[in-house]
Amino acid sequence: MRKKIVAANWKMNLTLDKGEQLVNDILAAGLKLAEGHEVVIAPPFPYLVKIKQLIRNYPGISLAAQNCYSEKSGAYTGEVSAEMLQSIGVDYVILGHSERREYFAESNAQLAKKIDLALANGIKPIFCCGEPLEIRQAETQNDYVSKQLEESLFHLDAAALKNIVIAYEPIWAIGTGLTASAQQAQDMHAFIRAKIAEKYGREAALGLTILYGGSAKPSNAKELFACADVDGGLIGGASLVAADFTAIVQSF
Ligand SMILES: O=C[C@H](O)COP(=O)(O)O
Repeated sequence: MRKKIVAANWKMNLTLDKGEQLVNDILAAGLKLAEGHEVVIAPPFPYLVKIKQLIRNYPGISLAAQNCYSEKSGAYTGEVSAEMLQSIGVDYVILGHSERREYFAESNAQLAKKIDLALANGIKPIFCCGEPLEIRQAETQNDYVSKQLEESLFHLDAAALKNIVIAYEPIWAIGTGLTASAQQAQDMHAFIRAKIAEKYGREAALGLTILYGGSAKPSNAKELFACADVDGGLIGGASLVAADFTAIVQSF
């Protein structure tokens, strides 16, 4: 049975006190997580240590960073390494988010290096893929996502792949209020799983957690999560409001 995850990506939002309040409100809601279900919180770097302390007694809640650098260590002012994240107990790292690809020109090849460093430090990558609007309109989204998977993940062996989570995030649905329909999400998730099966075999594909991200909210989460190949969500805007995020978690 593969793991189901709802992850909160705060992006560059909230101050430390507001972030702490948000986490305390989520914890106070007394989330009831079924076996194999996990909540992941991805605050900005400066809050990781503090948020780790807040969630330490909640076994189903894990911590993610929103990025790490593609080199091991050295003179890279302002960057944060996978080893640093490992040293403070980070469990997951979001890699390849479309905002990083767009604003920081992250390439599939650079992401492959980040993935290797995260895995080498015992941190599970949440690897984001997804197409822009013009690709969706041209109906070439499967080719686009295939290339992202091939160039950033397919150098891994089957054992390493077990520690990867994939998040499908159609760029046209991120922060726009436009959600992919449940059918669009299911079609792409099934395509990704088939692509993984082709390369790594059916068992590996069936064990892979694939999240949906893009304007997921309490009103559409249930329908999205009910899709056979959708194993949870990577939530942006709605993760900043405790009531919305907990409602999404309860839609599992
Ligand atoms: O990482 C989260 C995604 O970018 C989705 O963001 P959103 O829920 O604000 O559309």
